[in-house]
Amino acid sequence: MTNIEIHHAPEVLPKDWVERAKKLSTTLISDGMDTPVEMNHLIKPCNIDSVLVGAAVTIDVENGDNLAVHHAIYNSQPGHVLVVDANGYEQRAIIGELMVAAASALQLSGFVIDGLIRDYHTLSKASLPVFSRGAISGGPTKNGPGVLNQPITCGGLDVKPGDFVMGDADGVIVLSRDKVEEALAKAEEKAAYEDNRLEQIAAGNIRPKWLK
Ligand SMILES: O=C([O-])CC(=O)C(=O)O
Ligand SMILES: [Mg+2]
Repeated sequence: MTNIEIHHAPEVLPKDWVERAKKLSTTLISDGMDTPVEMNHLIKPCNIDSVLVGAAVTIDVENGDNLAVHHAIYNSQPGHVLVVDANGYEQRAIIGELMVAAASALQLSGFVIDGLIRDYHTLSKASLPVFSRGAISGGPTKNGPGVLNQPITCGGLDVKPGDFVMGDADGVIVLSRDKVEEALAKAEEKAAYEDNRLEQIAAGNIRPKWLK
């Protein structure tokens, strides 16, 4: 018997959302939102080129313990992002190279850890997106307890199983699914505006119109 409480994994995101989001950025989506959608700014990608989009599998762990994260890897599927409320604990890493290799082999979408990772040199070049508060050599315990797929707090945001998660060089944002369609449409409009501004700047029309 395990002491990890396991609830059903959420549905993955519609392909259309993932494809559209990958052409945008966290900043463009953030610009269209009325309430904060950004996790704490210290949660950043190990590999600055990472772009992560997927549905949250939520994981609650004890300080420095990753037994629930091991369970989550084998209870998830392609399109899932493993989002770990690790309490910002700073004395042990929650995941390392081996877990990231396993998640990659299973084609999961990535990790967001409100805590630390290890094997930073490898993860800084890995193709699987990994977001965390930083790295430490000290490894996790594997004792539990823990909970999969119940609401958590991560990086200062409430995160529900199945929420839309996006991460890039500017950090991680989280949206509930009922907000995604409008958020993507607004971000697409903002992207068109910004493309136009860049063309104008390159053509020598440098000052924005709204600056009197
Ligand atoms: O073994 C663990 O649980 C964490 C770790 O070091 C790895 O994933 O390489
Ligand atoms: Mg290791």
